[in-house]
Amino acid sequence: MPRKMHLAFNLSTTHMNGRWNLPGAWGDRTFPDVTLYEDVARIAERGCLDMLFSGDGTGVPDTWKGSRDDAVKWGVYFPRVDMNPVMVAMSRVTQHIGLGLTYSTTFMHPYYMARLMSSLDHLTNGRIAMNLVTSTRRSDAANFGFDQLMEHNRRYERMEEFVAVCHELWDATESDAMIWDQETGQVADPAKVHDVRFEGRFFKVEGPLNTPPAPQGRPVIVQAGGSPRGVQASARIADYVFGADMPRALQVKQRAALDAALIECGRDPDDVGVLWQTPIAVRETAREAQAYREMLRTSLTPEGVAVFLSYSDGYDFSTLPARFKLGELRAEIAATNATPNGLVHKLATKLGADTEVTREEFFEQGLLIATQYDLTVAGTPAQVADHLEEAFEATGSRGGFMFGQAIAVMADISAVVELLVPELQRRGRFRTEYRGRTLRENLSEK
Ligand SMILES: Cc1cc2nc3c(=O)[nH]c(=O)nc-3n(C[C@H](O)[C@H](O)[C@H](O)COP(=O)(O)O)c2cc1C
Repeated sequence: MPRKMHLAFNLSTTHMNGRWNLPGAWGDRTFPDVTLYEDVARIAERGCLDMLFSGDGTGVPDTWKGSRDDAVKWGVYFPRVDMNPVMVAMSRVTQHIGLGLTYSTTFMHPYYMARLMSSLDHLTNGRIAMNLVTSTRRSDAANFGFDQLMEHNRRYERMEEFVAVCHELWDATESDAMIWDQETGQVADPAKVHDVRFEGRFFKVEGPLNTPPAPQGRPVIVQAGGSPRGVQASARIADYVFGADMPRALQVKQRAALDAALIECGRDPDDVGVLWQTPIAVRETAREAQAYREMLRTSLTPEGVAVFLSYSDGYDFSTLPARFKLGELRAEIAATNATPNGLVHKLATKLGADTEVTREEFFEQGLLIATQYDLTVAGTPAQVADHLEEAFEATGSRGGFMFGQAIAVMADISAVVELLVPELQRRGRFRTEYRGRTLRENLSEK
């Protein structure tokens, strides 16, 4: 029997970055109409997908020209809502599918987050995952009172301590502590609710949590760091990992680095799957799929592309000289503490660090990266399934894929469930029913 894949669907930018008004996207509805999310959840569960996921960031992009106007005008990473109530709404119309939320360990407090996740785990009957991010953007930091981004590695140290606090809080109440005895009126057993007195470098927290023990015990923790320090943090704290959409050779390299880091932590690499972000355009014919993918080329205005690129890398690209070397620009960006793995890094990897480009060439290439045109896998169900099987095997057959960013959300979720999932099921690569009770159980099914 071939190893089965796990599949997630990314809802982060369905209404932003030029995608909301493509045919098959939001139609007559506008963000944040909860009925669209409910419809997506029902369809996704019909396809037995593991998880619906949403990323997050709180800042309005203002790196391009030092202004937020083009971001607001063209809807680039704007507007957003906190997706936690939306996840609850999706959980009310489904029974099995997992729901992944994103929060920043650089800005949030672990007591609040541990309590929120425990509460959501109850409301969803054990289906919640939290994607922890360190936040790479200045405007997010400014929302929380920071003049500049905390240093990159220090953010990951804080993340690791943040998770240690959450673990202590989640574990402090034993799973059978609640009694709810109708006769005596006793609610819980005090002997099973333990002290927490955490004192670390970043946090001082006295517990315990006042929530009842959550169905999953500890909600599933996901992490998506792509730098060497980010991968190390994944090995230390993540149950599951999100991997970036990047050329396969880089994914193979990241999987090897993660495996080595997991072994160093005394963990079994087989226990930690990676869901590789994979943008797809799947249609019944290859010609239709290609035409669908072509929509990406004109989905964002030039200003929208510039906002996207500047925000993502934390660098105002309106200040670029007429010609420059990609490697030099990459070094300048890394020095700002955003991430050493941003879009210019991707471009330098693709075209060579010593390559000199003009401003115009930079924005042309940037469009292909910003819209994900470059890495979007377009084809028939069989062609896309071939691609996924090859990628799955090359990266060690543990985990699977997260489809996204969606091009047009309703059209994409339907295509995944109606065209791609049946093809993967025929090949014995994907489940035909949910077996586990919780998201953690469904994700760990080998
Ligand atoms: C699939 C995926 C989803 C991500 N979602 C978010 C997100 O919602 N918010 C965010 O600030 N960063 C997000 N990131 C960025 C990562 O958390 C991380 O910062 C990035 O990969 C750079 O790696 P580094 O932090 O190790 O330098 C995501 C990355 C990937 C691959």
